[in-house]
Amino acid sequence: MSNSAPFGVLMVNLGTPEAPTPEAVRKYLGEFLWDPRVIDVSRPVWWAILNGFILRTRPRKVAEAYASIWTDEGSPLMSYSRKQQRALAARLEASMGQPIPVELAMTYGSPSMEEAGLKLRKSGVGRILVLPMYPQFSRSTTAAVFDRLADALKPCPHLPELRMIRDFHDHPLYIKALANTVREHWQALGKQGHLMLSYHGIPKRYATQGDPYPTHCERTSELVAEELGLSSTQWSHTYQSRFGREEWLKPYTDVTLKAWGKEGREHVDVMCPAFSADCLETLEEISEENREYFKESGGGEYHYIPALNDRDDHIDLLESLVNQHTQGW
Ligand SMILES: C=CC1=C(C)c2cc3[nH]c(cc4nc(cc5[nH]c(cc1n2)c(C)c5CCC(=O)O)C(CCC(=O)O)=C4C)c(C)c3C=C
Ligand SMILES: [Fe+2]
Ligand SMILES: [Fe+2]
Repeated sequence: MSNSAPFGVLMVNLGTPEAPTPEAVRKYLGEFLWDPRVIDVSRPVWWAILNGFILRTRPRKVAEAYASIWTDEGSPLMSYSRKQQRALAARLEASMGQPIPVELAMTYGSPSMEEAGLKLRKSGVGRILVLPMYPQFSRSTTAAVFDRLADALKPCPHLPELRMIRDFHDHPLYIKALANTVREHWQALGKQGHLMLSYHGIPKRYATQGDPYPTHCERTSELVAEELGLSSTQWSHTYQSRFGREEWLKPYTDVTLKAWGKEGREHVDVMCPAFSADCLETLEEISEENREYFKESGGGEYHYIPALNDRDDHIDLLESLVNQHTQGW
């Protein structure tokens, strides 16, 4: 008889550079942008563009952006992910009456799926619940987790029993945590701005080919607005973080904020529901870069509302997802 836990949890997020330097960013982007789930251009063509152009120019600029958000604890994405991992493990231990291993892996970089998987194997669990930290499904994120995990398992002579959470874009506790965050922001401010819900974009073509991401994002927005009792004029839905020249999901966040600035809008509050942890794309792109676009074009007050990070109500959601998806284990 083994006394190991009934299952382990593999929490996965995207990955982030080891340091805010051009070298570390080059290594990170090289791995991330080579994944065909993220960029599907034919390999020889993409190899030439990536190595001949992108990895020669982008890392310097992006390293500066990382340097502006780097903390004593390192990259915010990594430090928040570690906090989420510890908080979820503590919650599960309290509710299950025994330690449940929760390991963190990153799709790109470190800790790798292999490292996290090895730790779970050492803890003796034969069942693993995979928890990609992406509320909305996309081939470029969730499906990439699946691929990388399958790759990591290729050398294994035997497999653990596996379940994977595909998405939780409409989970009541997710919607509640987002709405609580907005309400707290408005209470602290003593007033309410126009709520912009800005999601990481994807190429429009991916959605046309069947990626449900925009449908999931739209549903999340509608549910948050409903939970907050907002009328259609009090909130907007946009997409940020474009990469490359092809058309991405619209409306674009930056274009929208510039137009709103020109119109002289007085107050906008931006939240990014697709990011379960604050990272470069929220702390630099939204809280710094886009704030300037809005202000410089004539806009008034601008606030960035933080991601769910390690809020208690976010951990409530993660605990509930684990309970729901480990039924019968
Ligand atoms: C074709 C390129 C990209 C797609 C598609 C894409 C989808 C996508 N990404 C996230 C979450 C994150 N992306 C982050 C950074 C980031 N994303 C891309 C490109 C694509 N993302 C790049 C090139 C970068 C790096 C920064 C840059 O060079 O501009 C991050 C932040 C990581 C960090 O270290 O803080 C996250 C998180 C989602 C959710 C998504 C599709 C749904
Ligand atoms: Fe991205
Ligand atoms: Fe960005």
